[in-house]
Amino acid sequence: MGLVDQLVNQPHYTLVNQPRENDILSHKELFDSIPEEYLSHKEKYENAIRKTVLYYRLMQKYQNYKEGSTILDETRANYRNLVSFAVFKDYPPLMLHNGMFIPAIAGQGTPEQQKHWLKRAKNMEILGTYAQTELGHGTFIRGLETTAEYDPSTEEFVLHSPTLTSYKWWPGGLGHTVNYCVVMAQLYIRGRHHGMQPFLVQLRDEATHMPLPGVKLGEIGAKLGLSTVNNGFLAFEHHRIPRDRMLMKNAQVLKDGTFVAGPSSKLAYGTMIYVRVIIVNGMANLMAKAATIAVRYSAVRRQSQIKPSEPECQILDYVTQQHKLLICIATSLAFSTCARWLWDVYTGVMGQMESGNMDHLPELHALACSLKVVSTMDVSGLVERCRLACGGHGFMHSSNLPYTYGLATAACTYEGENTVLLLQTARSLVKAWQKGSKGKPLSPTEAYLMDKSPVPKWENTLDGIIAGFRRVSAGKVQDCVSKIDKLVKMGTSYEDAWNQTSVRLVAASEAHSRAVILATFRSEVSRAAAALSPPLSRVLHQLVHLYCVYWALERLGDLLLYTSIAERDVQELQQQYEDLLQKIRPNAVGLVDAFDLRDEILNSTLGAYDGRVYERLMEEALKSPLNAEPVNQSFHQYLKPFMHGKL
Ligand SMILES: CCCCC/C=C\C/C=C\C/C=C\CC/C=C/C(=O)SCCNC(=O)CCNC(=O)[C@H](O)C(C)(C)COP(=O)(O)OP(=O)(O)OC[C@H]1O[C@@H](n2cnc3c(N)ncnc32)[C@H](O)[C@@H]1OP(=O)(O)O
Ligand SMILES: Cc1cc2nc3c(=O)[nH]c(=O)nc-3n(C[C@H](O)[C@H](O)[C@H](O)COP(=O)(O)OP(=O)(O)OC[C@H]3O[C@@H](n4cnc5c(N)ncnc54)[C@H](O)[C@@H]3O)c2cc1C
Repeated sequence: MGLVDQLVNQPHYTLVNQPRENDILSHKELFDSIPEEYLSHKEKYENAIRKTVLYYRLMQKYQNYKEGSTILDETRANYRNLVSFAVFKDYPPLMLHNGMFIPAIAGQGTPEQQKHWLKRAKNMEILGTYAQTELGHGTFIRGLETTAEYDPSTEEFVLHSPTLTSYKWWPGGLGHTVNYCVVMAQLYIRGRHHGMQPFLVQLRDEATHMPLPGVKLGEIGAKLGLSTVNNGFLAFEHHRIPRDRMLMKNAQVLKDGTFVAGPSSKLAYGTMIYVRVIIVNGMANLMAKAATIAVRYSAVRRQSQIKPSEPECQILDYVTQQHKLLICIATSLAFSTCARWLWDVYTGVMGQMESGNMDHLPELHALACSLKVVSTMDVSGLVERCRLACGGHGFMHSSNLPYTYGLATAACTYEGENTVLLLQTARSLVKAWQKGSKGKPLSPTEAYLMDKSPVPKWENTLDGIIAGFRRVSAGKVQDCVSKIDKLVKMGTSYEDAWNQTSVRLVAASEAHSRAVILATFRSEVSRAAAALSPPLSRVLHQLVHLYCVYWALERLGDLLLYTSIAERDVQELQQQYEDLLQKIRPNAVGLVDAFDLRDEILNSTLGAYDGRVYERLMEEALKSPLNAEPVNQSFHQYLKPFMHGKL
């Protein structure tokens, strides 16, 4: 639940950490007796499976899904996301089961296929993942090598991995956990290629869990984070599956091998749009978690003096610390607000597509790409900032900031590597510019590109800043189009001209994203604030103001290039920013309390509600197996003989 929703729904802050009866988090067996950092790679996985089974059984009990509730609603269930933070510092091995396997069946399966497979998947009778990326390709989907050759004589598809680089590589849970998966493979019928299609493939025997004949499976090894997700590899050796295992909502293969194309080949990519939309909300949750930990710690930690005559102050009283952290609160709110807005756009477009209207899919794709990129890029950077703002204790795993960083930074790569997705949005912006230049109407989020009015006098207001970001984006897009046109006129191919302009295209795409985020954040908070008490409305507007001024100062170069902002405006903006830090400081702890993240979910020695930081750090330190004995055996085995010159 976003901060705005909490504030709207709870006129006063809930007493955080209030035990809620019948709550999954009251089951202590969900939690680790010793910190998982002290387990082996294999033990971590096995312990994660133990917790996964318990977690899902309890989740089913407490989150009994109303029959007919959509898969998408369930997967978005915020509570599950948040509680999973409590149980799994890193993501669970079944994250992809709910996150992609079920949505892929829901989005790509026929009604009959959904009826059969979703029931089994939702009841956890089968466990699945989504296998698209290969050892040799992740971004360039058209270059994926896994093949599915249709055999009309047996009405089967023959799945095959022709090369080492064609091995599926990365899918979560694939190594040892799941027994099914949705495999994206290049479809061939009688030697003719019919593009990338989704296939529901059984990988392991349901009774013995042994890999089926023709299926090679394993895990890909230790990673920066997500150590319990069991990312794996998969190869097929001419593995046969029945015809009805191709998910045929969009395209079909008839018994005789006739291929019936769907309304668009890109519908097969639909699961990726869905996950990108969900990731924005996931980033808001991660940001809320890190901000809560760092702000609370900054209220407890006293270090140095502002005045020599006074006692050591809370580090949150240093304006530099406020500069580091208050933007994190605003960022979580900005992305949870945009996530809700993007979800409404997504469900709207999905509804239109159900009735055959594909008109708004390109805009949705561009929005999903750009918001996934900016939310993951900003949050991974700000989570790292939260860690650094906590000094040495932020470097401890027990602070839970390093894990949180691992979760955030992974999302910069998965579900579409960030640079590649910004280029996708740039593709949409350039097309919109070319379309608008011919007088054709543009989509609502891109219409500002055609604002040909003279650059107005700069105003240090929210309207002025948002208008400024739109000017920057439109100006950058226009510059990209001009550069590409100029290169093409000089005889460069369009593709080479695009590549030579790609650094600017990425910057234009980010500028567009920021313009969309600022405008959406401001309008959504203004709408929600109407239902709030004046004090709450004031603090929310202060956060929106802080967010807009912060990014104006961060992107001054662009504003100086494309708007009429002058030096005195910049001085005034800087002063506005510092005034806002001072205004928000008294509410900083109250604001992170309003995220209402319980201690079990924060999983942090630094962020616990009671503020007993030092006692918790010591409690966690004593759990280290090394502290079980005063002298470790290595002294006698190695150090002592070494120090006596005998080794
Ligand atoms: C804490 C945060 C997490 C919270 C999570 C909570 C819940 C979620 C649960 C699970 C998720 C969590 C973890 C996920 C684990 C990771 C999974 C994965 O990574 S799955 C694999 C993801 N892989 C990718 O995203 C690949 C990226 N590459 C691409 O998308 C395409 O290859 C690319 C880059 C678009 C290029 O493809 P190409 O065929 O070359 O396309 P073109 O550029 O030529 O464009 C062709 C036209 O198609 C349009 N297009 C492209 N993609 C899409 C799409 N997805 N939908 C609709 N349309 C699309 C494109 O706009 C072009 O249109 P025009 O020709 O311009 O009209
Ligand atoms: C933690 C994690 C979990 C994952 N889970 C899954 C999963 O469950 N299922 C699944 O199928 N996949 C999964 N993936 C794989 C993920 O989708 C890919 O890693 C991602 O799509 C990027 O592809 P790649 O790794 O091949 O990188 P590449 O595409 O090779 O990118 C490498 C570099 O090349 C650049 N580059 C590539 N193409 C272009 C271009 N056209 N223009 C400009 N620059 C370009 C990129 O910007 C990047 O800098 C996961 C990845 C991670 C890290």
